[in-house]
Amino acid sequence: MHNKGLGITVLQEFKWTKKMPLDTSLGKGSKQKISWSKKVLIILGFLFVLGAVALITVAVVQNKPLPKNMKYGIVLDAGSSHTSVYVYNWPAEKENDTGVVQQVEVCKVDGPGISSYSKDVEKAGLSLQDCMNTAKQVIPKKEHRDTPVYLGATAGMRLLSLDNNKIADKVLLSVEKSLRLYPFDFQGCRIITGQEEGAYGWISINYMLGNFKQSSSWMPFQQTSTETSGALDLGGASTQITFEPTDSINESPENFMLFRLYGKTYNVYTHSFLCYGKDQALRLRLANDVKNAGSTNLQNPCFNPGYVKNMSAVDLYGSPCTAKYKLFSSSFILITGTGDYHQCQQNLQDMFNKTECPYSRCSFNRIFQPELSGNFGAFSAFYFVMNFLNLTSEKDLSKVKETLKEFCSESWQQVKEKFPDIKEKYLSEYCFSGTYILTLLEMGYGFTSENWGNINFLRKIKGSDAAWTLGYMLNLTNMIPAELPSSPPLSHASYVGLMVLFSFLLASVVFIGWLYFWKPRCLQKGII
Ligand SMILES: Nc1ccn([C@@H]2O[C@H](COP(=O)(O)OP(=O)(O)O)[C@@H](O)[C@H]2O)c(=O)n1
Ligand SMILES: [Ca+2]
Repeated sequence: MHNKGLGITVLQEFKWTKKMPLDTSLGKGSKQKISWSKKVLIILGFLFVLGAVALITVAVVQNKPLPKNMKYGIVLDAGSSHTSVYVYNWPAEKENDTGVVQQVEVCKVDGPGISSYSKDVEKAGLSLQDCMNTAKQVIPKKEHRDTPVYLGATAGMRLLSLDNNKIADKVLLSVEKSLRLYPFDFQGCRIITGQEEGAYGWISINYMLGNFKQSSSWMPFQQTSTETSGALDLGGASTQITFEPTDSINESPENFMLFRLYGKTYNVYTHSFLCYGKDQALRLRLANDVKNAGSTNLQNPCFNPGYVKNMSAVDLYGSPCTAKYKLFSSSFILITGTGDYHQCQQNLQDMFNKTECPYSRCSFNRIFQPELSGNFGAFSAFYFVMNFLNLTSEKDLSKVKETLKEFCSESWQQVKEKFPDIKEKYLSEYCFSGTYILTLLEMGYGFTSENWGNINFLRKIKGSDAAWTLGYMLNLTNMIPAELPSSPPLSHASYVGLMVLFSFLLASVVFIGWLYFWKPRCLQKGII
């Protein structure tokens, strides 16, 4: 035996012993044929492995992630209490996909909101500089010129422009002047409407949650779309409710916005209540209390027992929300807390006029609201207050009320000792703010213990703050296409992967077929 191939040698020996006596015709020529077939087999096997390796290499090289070309955008949220600068980025080649824009930086501007600089407008612009310098550091230099900057001012500026339009314009000019000093692509400063604020908040959270994704994978006609989530935003001067109602009753056209996003039409209800943000609501309540009591000395159930505060009349009556209540010439209002949750809630209920409604259904103050439907994301002050009270994941409304009742009844001294690191201004108002949130959601919008669990108090979604700013930028940069971009049903990686798999299958079928029909001599019965 010259053949050292183990298996074949043994089988040949077996055949030989069976076919005794020795057939001399299986001589030299036959042995050559066997070794020739073996060679072909080895060559074919080698080519097969080579082909497979080549296919895999092509697939891996072709799908190697390319160095990302990132684009950047800046949005300034000029709120009533403070301004935040948001820096977003996204891969340039994917800008029309959903869920690709990410927040890379948020910088909280020192000092109050820009509307508070009405007496010294130049300072409004100056206040933004530290955060704009931070943005300059975060964004690569080569991208500066292509980075759009938008400033949207909300309810604080809406109130200032109601009070004094000229001063509001001066404040906007001051911030514009300041933003133009930076190497970015300045796109404008403006006061956004309450309707825009609600709608952009809704777009932001649904974009971040991936709810606009039309999930299509194998078959393009099998597209299913996810339900959208409503948006609840509580600011200092206004509050917004926005959701996609199930019924299409559209009694109040000014409360509806029609969007066509990624190939689907959304008819969204939205309303912004000016003066119902938590800071203005407190002023509204106190101004009413002073009027009803006929005194500037107030016993207030919405502050912890033992809390005493002197509030200036300028502060109380200085906004268009309360200006009409100014009756007294006194320059201070004295507030003494009594810490009674039930009384506080009763007191706050008066702020929601439910008696008149010119439509089939209303939230409050004669404003149309369709039946609540689906889940809601509640952010901004809704989150801050509920998070402080440890109530963001409490799905039982009665437990929420119990916690609040307990917190309100704690003495101011106790509360201060328990939370020494929290600013007194915030801490003293948590009893009021928590009770206000509950009353607004229950009495105002009509949430009940049944659908309380549908509210998700959230601050961030996938690393980005829940705020109207992202939706504003997506809209102004035309990053949300009206129609779903036509794309092949498979991603490139899946396509190459499947091609490799099927090539293997085909090659295996051919190989097995070859083995079966043109059995190489070495594998023929009697040899193998
Ligand atoms: N850590 C924080 C930050 C803000 N806030 C409150 O959140 C609200 C934010 O309102 P905003 O400045 O966006 O005002 P709008 O212009 O949106 O009405 C204010 O009432 C702040 O006092 C809070 O309670 N805790
Ligand atoms: Ca806000």
